Order: sequence, then structure tokens, then C-alpha cells
Amino acid sequence: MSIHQTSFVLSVEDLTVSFDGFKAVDGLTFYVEPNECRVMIGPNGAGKTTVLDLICGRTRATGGSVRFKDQELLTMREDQIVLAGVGRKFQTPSVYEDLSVFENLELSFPRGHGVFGSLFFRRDAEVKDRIQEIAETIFLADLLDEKAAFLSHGQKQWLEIGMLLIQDPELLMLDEPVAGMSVAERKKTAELLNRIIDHRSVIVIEHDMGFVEDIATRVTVLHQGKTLSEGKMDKVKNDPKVIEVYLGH
Ligand SMILES: Nc1ncnc2c1ncn2[C@@H]1O[C@H](COP(=O)(O)OP(=O)(O)OP(=O)(O)O)[C@@H](O)[C@H]1O
Repeated sequence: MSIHQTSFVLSVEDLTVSFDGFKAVDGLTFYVEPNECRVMIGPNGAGKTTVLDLICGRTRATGGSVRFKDQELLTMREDQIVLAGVGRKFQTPSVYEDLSVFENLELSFPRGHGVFGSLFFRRDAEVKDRIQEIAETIFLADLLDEKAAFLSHGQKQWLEIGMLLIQDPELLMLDEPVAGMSVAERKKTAELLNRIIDHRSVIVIEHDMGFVEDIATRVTVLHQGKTLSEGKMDKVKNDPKVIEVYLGH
């Protein structure tokens, strides 16, 4: 498939950032398709988190371009990028511990949509329906009234994913979503991600190779801020360059 025939959700071209002369991301190019789960792997310090920071506007690029559909993200603020439809989850869950699962999801429902005043009731119903739907997706439908503080670490991670999903992003970026999760929770998270990409694209940074195999549409291996290898997991894991970087022979 040629680049020009596809409408990518995200086009990252020649993306570069230098910190005091050190290029943490160095001329990186990759394209994410609709309904794709792209997994970024690579050794510590390869630049994975920095790539997500650049896409979501947290770090300013030194050069290159990041287009989300037809919008250039590199000139936009972080909040504008969220509104455009790019959600980002960081490594540590940041849910409101004193609030219930329902309230956490309710707080994340996008404001400023729809008509207020006489239509408040309709909006209320809309919010409740959406929360119910999201809670089912993230395996928390039976725990809507539970305080977030009482959830397991894995359930808190799912809740945070739910708080992003309720904003209906077209691109969701997750940094090591299964770190600290049990085997059973990892399996359910893989199921969750496979469900999520029915309606959107996802970029995941991950170290757990078993999990990567379960979720990846394609894998990008980063090394020293550049693409070392890219493609289906089968191809990437047998690439001699990747084996050398990971195993050092
Ligand atoms: N704000 C910054 N200022 C200076 N150097 C930075 C900054 N952010 C990242 N770096 C450097 O850029 C390099 C890439 O870091 P990054 O966190 O993106 O790697 P990573 O692939 O996510 O690693 P890990 O798997 O350990 O999380 C590292 O050498 C890091 O020290």
C-alpha cells in the first residue's frame, strides 16, 4: 500500500528533538493507520516516552512534522491536541482516589458539548449511558459506586483508560499500561486494547513481549532515537538488528 493511497491517522515525519545537543529523537518517521495498535519497543533511553511527549505537545520538537489527520500538531498546545482527539495516559495512574468509579468517569466527560438549560436532563441521561458503556468496556460495570482508592492497581489503570475513552479520542497513547499488573489483568488489558481499536488507533509503549504479541498490529523498534526495525511482530523479532540490540550479539 503506497503512502499516498492511505489516509493515516498520524503521520510522523523526520521528527527530531535535541536536549543540549543530544538528539533523543533523531529524524523519526512512522505512520499510524486507522484501527491500528502500534507498539513501540526499544531499550531504556531509546526515546519512546519522548516520542509520545512530542506528539501530545508536552515537549517541543526541534524539527519535523506530526500530522494528526490534516492538522499539524507541532504548533498546537497540549490542550488543543487533546481537543483535536489525541488522548495520552502516563505510566502512573492518576485517578481521583476519593471519588467513585462513576464520578471519575463523569468528571472526564467532555464539557461544552450539546445544549444546556432545558436539555440538562437529556444530557444527564446521555452521560449516564456513556459511563455505563465505558464501565462495561473497562471491566468495572459492577464497581461503579466503589471508591477508586479500593480498586486494584490494574483496575485503576483500566479506570484511567476509561477516563480517556469517555472523551472519545481517535488516537490513544499509552505508556506501559500493564506495568505492575497480574497475569490475569494483562490478559484482560490485551482484550481491552483489541476492543478499543475497533473504533480508534492506539500507540503503546511496552516492554512485556508476550503482551506485545497479543496486541500489536505493527511494532516500531526504537534505538537511539531512530527506527531500528518496523513491521509485524514476527518480522521484527527475527530481525538480526533487533536481536543484536536486545541480546548484544
Ligand atoms: N527533558 C529532557 N532533557 C534532557 N534529556 C532528556 C529529556 N527527556 C528525555 N531525555 C533523554 O532522552 C533519552 C530518551 O529518553 P526516553 O525517556 O524517551 O527513553 P525511553 O525509550 O522512554 O526509555 P525507558 O524505556 O527507560 O522509559 C534519554 O537519554 C533521556 O535521558
